[in-house]
Amino acid sequence: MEKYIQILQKWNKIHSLSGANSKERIEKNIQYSLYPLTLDSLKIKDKTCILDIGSGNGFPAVPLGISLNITTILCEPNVKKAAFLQNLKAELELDNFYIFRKKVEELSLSEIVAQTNKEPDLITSRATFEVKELLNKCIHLLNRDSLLLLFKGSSVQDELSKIKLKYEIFNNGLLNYIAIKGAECSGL
Ligand SMILES: C[S@@+](CC[C@H](N)C(=O)[O-])C[C@H]1O[C@@H](n2cnc3c(N)ncnc32)[C@H](O)[C@@H]1O
Repeated sequence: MEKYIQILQKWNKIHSLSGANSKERIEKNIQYSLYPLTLDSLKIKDKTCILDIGSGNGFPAVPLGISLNITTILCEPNVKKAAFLQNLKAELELDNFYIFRKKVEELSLSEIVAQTNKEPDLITSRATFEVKELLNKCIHLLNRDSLLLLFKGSSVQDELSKIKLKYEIFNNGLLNYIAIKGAECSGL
């Protein structure tokens, strides 16, 4: 993880990748990314393949993928950010990481399986779309056994009132983690 912090700081300096540039802020983002591992009911440690939507500078999937050491798919359409993620994969020799430089709505399950031999059973996303919009964009990538885990700020209630699905919400200070089972989404 130390090497990830160094590479992120280097790229932030040269390419202004994200606002989180100080070591303290990056470490906080790593903590927030790994917090769901403490939520036993989600059984994150049993997952075998993460798909992260809008990975940007790597949160939350890079810390999660490194910690869990499972197949980790990063979906990021921005050229500069995807290049950063490719560079990270090469420098840290993250052979279990796959980067798809495209929008999630253009990513298909068949191309994921063709490249990774896996179907994602954990789909994460942080600081991307409103819950309803995200669900619409990634519904084709969910299956009955997958879990959608969204990393949200404090004002998520408004977004949640727009969806008619069962969800669980886990609070951690100013952050909220929203868990939606794939089986709940079949009627969408
Ligand atoms: C605010 S950044 C969040 C980055 C990272 N998840 C984080 O929390 O630091 C949002 C990211 O979503 C990406 N993005 C925008 N539209 C997208 C789409 N249709 N599919 C996948 N990613 C998208 C952007 O390129 C950007 O990197």
